[in-house]
Amino acid sequence: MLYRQMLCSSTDEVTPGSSSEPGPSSSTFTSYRPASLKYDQIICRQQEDPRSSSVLHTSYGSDDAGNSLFPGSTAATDTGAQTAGFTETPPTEVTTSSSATLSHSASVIVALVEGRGLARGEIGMASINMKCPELVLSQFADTGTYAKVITKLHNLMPLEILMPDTASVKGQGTKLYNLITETFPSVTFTAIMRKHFNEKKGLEYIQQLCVPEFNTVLMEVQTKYYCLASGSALLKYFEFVQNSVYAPKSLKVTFTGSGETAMIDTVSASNLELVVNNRDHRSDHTLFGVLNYTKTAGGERRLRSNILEPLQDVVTINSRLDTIQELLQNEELFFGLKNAIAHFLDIDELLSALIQVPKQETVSVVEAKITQVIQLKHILELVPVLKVRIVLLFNSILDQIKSMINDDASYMKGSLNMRTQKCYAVRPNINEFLDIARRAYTEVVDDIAGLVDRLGEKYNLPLRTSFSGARGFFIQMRLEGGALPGGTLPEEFIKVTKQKNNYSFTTLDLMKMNDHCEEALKEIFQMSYVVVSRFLVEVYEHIHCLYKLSDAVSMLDMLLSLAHACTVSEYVRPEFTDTLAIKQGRHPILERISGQPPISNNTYISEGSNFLIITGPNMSGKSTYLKQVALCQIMAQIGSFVPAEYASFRIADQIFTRIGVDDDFETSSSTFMVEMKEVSYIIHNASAKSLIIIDELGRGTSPEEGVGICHSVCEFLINLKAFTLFATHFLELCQLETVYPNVENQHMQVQHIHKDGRAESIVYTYLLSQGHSEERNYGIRAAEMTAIPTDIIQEAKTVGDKISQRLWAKHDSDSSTLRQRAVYRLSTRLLQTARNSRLDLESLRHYLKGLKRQYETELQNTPESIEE
Ligand SMILES: Nc1ncnc2c1ncn2[C@@H]1O[C@H](COP(=O)(O)OP(=O)(O)OP(=O)(O)O)[C@@H](O)[C@H]1O
Repeated sequence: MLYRQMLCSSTDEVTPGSSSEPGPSSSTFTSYRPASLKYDQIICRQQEDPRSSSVLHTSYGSDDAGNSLFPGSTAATDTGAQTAGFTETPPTEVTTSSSATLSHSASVIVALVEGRGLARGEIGMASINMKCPELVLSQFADTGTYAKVITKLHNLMPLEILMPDTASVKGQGTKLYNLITETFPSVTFTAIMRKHFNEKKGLEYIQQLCVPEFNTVLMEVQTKYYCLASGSALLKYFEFVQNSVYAPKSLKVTFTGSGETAMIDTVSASNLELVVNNRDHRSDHTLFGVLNYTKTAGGERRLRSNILEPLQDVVTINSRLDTIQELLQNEELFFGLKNAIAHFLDIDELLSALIQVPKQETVSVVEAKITQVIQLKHILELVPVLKVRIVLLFNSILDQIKSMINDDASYMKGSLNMRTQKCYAVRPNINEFLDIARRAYTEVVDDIAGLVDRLGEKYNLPLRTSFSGARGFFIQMRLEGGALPGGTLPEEFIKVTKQKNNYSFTTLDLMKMNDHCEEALKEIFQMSYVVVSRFLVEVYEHIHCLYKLSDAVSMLDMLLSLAHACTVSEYVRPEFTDTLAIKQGRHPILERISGQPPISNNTYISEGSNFLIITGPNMSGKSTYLKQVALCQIMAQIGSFVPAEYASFRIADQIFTRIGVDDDFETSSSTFMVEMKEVSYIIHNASAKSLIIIDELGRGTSPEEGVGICHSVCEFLINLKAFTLFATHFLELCQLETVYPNVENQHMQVQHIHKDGRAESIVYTYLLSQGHSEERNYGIRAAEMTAIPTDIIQEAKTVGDKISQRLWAKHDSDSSTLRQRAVYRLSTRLLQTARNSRLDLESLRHYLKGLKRQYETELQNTPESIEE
């Protein structure tokens, strides 16, 4: 477990425009900091170190005299800071250590807080993706297993998780803290002082940072204390690690309540291989891999998060489907947009950088800001190609950019190209000193070219000027013959490197000229930055347009990707009704793996027939079929077409899967314990609107107990009215069909090839048929095909038959089971009667008495009777 021992402390409080702020002195562009929010202490303690109670400081948190700014502690302890791996450096250095673990995908910081006392289980969560400027808040009630929190964290793939220090004291951490650190061992965990989880400050932050167009979020969150508290801690910490603050009114803030998306727990997402293939993590044999033809990072992120959290809102899903349909019907539009979208840079990442106001103006910060404005121009120039409706909104920003930035300044690959673009980005005649500095730079570059020409002539060598980000200008020479004329290079050529026939070197004069270039460039960038900064203040006023653009591009990219998937395979537009009906559905990932359509199957699940029991021998295709139904449901709920000839779905609020797993060594749970935990999770969380997939429950214990457990779980789910597909090898369960009208048996057909009266091989058809499998003893049949002696096989058959008969006889005479069934039948009939009849009260009472008599007769073996 990696704990970061870190301490960030206060700098002087700075209000906008204050000169003590280490920001651009040119006033209009000053760091923003809400007046009431002191940038004070955030303490992270090293949990594993008992000395952690003595708070450790870097000098960044100290005043000039070296005294700590932390209450109750003395000066910074160098030894402590060094022990923790921190030297006396400003927070930028801390960021670097954090970003060392920053992979392409992990760039989210999450803050979490849980209610205390009676509010335990109430979770507040706030997250920011460092590549996407959106503060996402959520608050929800979770169960004792914290499945929702864990699922949300899995979906976010956090780089770092922040929790209050009071919840994360080593050895006495809360259940949630222990669970999180166990579940995400490779994610950096940081404890933050509880007082920074402050809902009042959170609200102030949001009021001051939120883009006015997204202000409705304030109404949603103002009484949600826990999400506000985590928002407050997160923003404070984020400013600290980034060494920059968000510009006022520049941040998109959203609240995601429960109910907007369908919940898919982590185990189910893994079982279904939604975004990660279980055998090979790099493989694209996942649902994401099947659907991902996105061209932008934003589109890819959007597709991934949609797959993990599909929508529940039919109107939105249908409007996505309409767009896909239009794209499929209009080939020119499809290819035109696909081509246009490919040129977009990552708008989210750009926006994220744009709205952060650095607290220090280092050369790299200044350079980065100029690059960002050039990138913004590049993106905005592409907007008209997309024909997006919001195009007008961008004209004013683009006009402003164009009045400041040269028309031909554009985003280019190559360090020299981009350096030149940045150098000449700002139009001439805006700042005369800038123009002079640029002339000086141009002269030095010309002098460099002249120097290299002169050296070439002097030594009669084919020299040319080259540039690299690391070396600056240097000289290159390619000798075709390989041998140097005269055997060696002239002495004035220094820092020589050779690769095959290519020589690279420099001279003292050239190095001096490089230094002049750098000096001139620094000046140019500083002056350009002042102009760019003034412009950025204007951009913040229209920032909502950029959010809309980012939203539009990533959404369009995702829909183009989904449309693309339909051109690769035969997909159909799904409908949304109260029935799950799929005609000739196929497994989308299996189709991708095998490169040809797998055997297709029909599915029909409705309220009156909501529980399918699927039987069939091993390898007959049960699991594949179950997963196929869940995957099609998810595809439909993200607004994708599905692999079928016809498809109709009932919107699912949650999708659960329990599919046979092996022992979990990590948590030292046995197969049985793992499956019981998973089933218990389903039982506690599923609703009548859920889709549940259960495969081979009860295999981790004795057959007798296995059947018993399966039976009671089935009866619970049958009563729940969720749509359930239940695959099993326990044929005894098929009897449920005779008891419950809403249960249906189906099985995977197989054919047997016999030779000399002995079963020789089995042919899997992968076709689903009505009724239960007749394939009894197929384990024994499989054994028959091996070299196991016949008398052992015969004995196995006899014992198997006896056990099976005894099991069912016992189950059939069990009084509580009989009573349960009778109650179910009674309640179903009552429900139907209530729905259909127009009986008056007296007649209804009469009818009920009749029913009671009928069931009392039926239940003569049971001790209790049903009350009226
Ligand atoms: N519809 C299909 N079309 C083509 N091949 C299929 C189909 N369904 C399954 N298969 C193939 O059969 C193999 C076994 O399928 P699956 O694992 O679903 O069987 P199963 O009945 O669940 O087996 P077990 O009971 O042993 O778990 C799959 O790996 C796949 O290659």
